[in-house]
Amino acid sequence: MLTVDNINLHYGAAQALRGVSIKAEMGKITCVLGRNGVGKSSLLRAVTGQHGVSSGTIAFSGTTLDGMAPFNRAKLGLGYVPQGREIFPLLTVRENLETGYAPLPRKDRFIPDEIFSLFPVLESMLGRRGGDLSGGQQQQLAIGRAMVTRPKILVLDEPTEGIQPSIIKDIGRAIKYLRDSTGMAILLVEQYLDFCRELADQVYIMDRGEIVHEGRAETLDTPEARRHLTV
Ligand SMILES: Nc1ncnc2c1ncn2[C@@H]1O[C@H](COP(=O)(O)OP(=O)(O)OP(=O)(O)O)[C@@H](O)[C@H]1O
Repeated sequence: MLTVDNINLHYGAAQALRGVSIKAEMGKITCVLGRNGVGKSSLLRAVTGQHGVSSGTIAFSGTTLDGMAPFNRAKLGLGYVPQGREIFPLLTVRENLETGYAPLPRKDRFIPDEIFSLFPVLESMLGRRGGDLSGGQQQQLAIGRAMVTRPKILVLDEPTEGIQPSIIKDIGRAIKYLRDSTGMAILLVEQYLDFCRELADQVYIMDRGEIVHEGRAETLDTPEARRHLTV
């Protein structure tokens, strides 16, 4: 389980996270919802180690991650699908997937077949450059690349952003499959309410750097929850 306990995060003098605490349990999909700029990506930057926290602690399966470099978090089993995908445009699809080998021991350096069962389009495009893929295909590639690292927890930053509805459905199915087949913990941040309601076991809503609501997915339909999500 991933536990984020009372973290604060600053960019210079500006505070982006205020006393944020969340839990992402194994075998569950945990969604953090919120409008633009409320601090969702900052939360994931803290979890993945891309930005330090000013105070508070983050732990995964009992190991504290404080001060641990992103590379070592990946070795521990933290897979990350960043906002905007960040695939390598000049590398082929295969080479992009192979970048996921970095934290793995030599014996595990292969591309698991299940990536191609989930996203057949990747197999048919193995030799194509990442930059030539559509936005939706790039999102599938970014999830595939994270799966290559054999994560115990998968962290996704707005996986539906700029993606057409049919591919959003595929991505939702893939996320559920990963939860059910591997029992991994999945933590995703989103603005898209329906996607979260459909997928999430547990939801949190963020507003202005704070967690303002927590509960099961059904609680998203309460007026109180809606108030924090409408612009
Ligand atoms: N590198 C940075 N330097 C200074 N301020 C930043 C930086 N990154 C983010 N911020 C600010 O921190 C706050 C939270 O940003 P963050 O990107 O975490 O929000 P978000 O909820 O992920 O938004 P979006 O949905 O637009 O990605 C915003 O006010 C943003 O302007």
